[in-house]
Amino acid sequence: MRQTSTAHPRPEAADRAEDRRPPDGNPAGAPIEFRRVSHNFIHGRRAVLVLEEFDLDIGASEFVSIVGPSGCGKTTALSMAGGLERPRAGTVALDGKPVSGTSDDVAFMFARDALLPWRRVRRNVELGLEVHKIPAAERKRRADEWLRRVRLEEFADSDVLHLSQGMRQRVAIARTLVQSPRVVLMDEPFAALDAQTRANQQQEFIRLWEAERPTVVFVTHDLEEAILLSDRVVLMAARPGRIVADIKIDLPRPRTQRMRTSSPEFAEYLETLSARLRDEVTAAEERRQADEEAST
Ligand SMILES: Nc1ncnc2c1ncn2[C@@H]1O[C@H](COP(=O)(O)OP(=O)(O)OP(=O)(O)O)[C@@H](O)[C@H]1O
Repeated sequence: MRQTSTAHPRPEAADRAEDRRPPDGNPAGAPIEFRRVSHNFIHGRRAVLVLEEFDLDIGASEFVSIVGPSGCGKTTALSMAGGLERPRAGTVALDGKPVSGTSDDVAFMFARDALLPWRRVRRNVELGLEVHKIPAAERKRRADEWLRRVRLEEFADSDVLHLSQGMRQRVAIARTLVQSPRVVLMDEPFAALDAQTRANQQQEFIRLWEAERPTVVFVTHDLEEAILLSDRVVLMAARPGRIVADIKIDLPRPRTQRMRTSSPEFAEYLETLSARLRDEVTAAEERRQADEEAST
């Protein structure tokens, strides 16, 4: 496997975990390891290799974004970390133990907020706690605390259909983090939002993550979003999916939207990643055309 790093050496996972212990006794994030993971899907009579020799170490409480051309296997890798998909070869481990199914330690967040329209705001936030059989009074207490943190306490008894898209996404963030997950797996969580709402949600999420510090794996097509949020951005190549660049983002925290325009380092990261991604998208398109020609 080809794995390129920047000039900044990547600290060992243990060092990163040391730096990032949560401030108020919350459960620390769990490390995730992908070891020589290969995976294919059957398309008609053909097995299509999606991941090959995919290796990735994510430290406890680290925030890692995965970017890459469409169809390179980002969601597949994320699903494996969450126990929704099993690799055909290799292992995925969470906190040193092989992932064999979904876990209470892991929460997901997707582009669609998936709020339940027949439940009020608070009852949506309580959903995961109900699944884990947390008693009603405790559920309400925790849901109200998280609604306060996402600044929606006044809307606890509102109908979710009356909320703006940004408010709905904040409810989804509260519903995810109220479970105190050790790992949050996010698949383009802000992709459905307009630019301003998206910027607000990114800011909101950075603020909450910096206080809570679960391990986050974040799939996105938006390089600026990846740089702004992450400790590291890994770039995948397509067909078969593998990591071709692993870039440590050395911007100070707390991060702010202003860094997009005011930080020369931000601009440098963006230029490096954009150029690499452009190359990978072109290569993926060329491979797709070659495959098409070969099959006709
Ligand atoms: N359940 C499935 N059955 C068959 N093929 C699948 C399945 N899930 C994904 N694939 C295929 O595997 C490849 C990788 O898909 P995946 O969704 O992981 O890529 P991605 O990088 O997340 O894509 P995008 O950026 O477009 O969301 C694609 O070619 C997709 O069509």
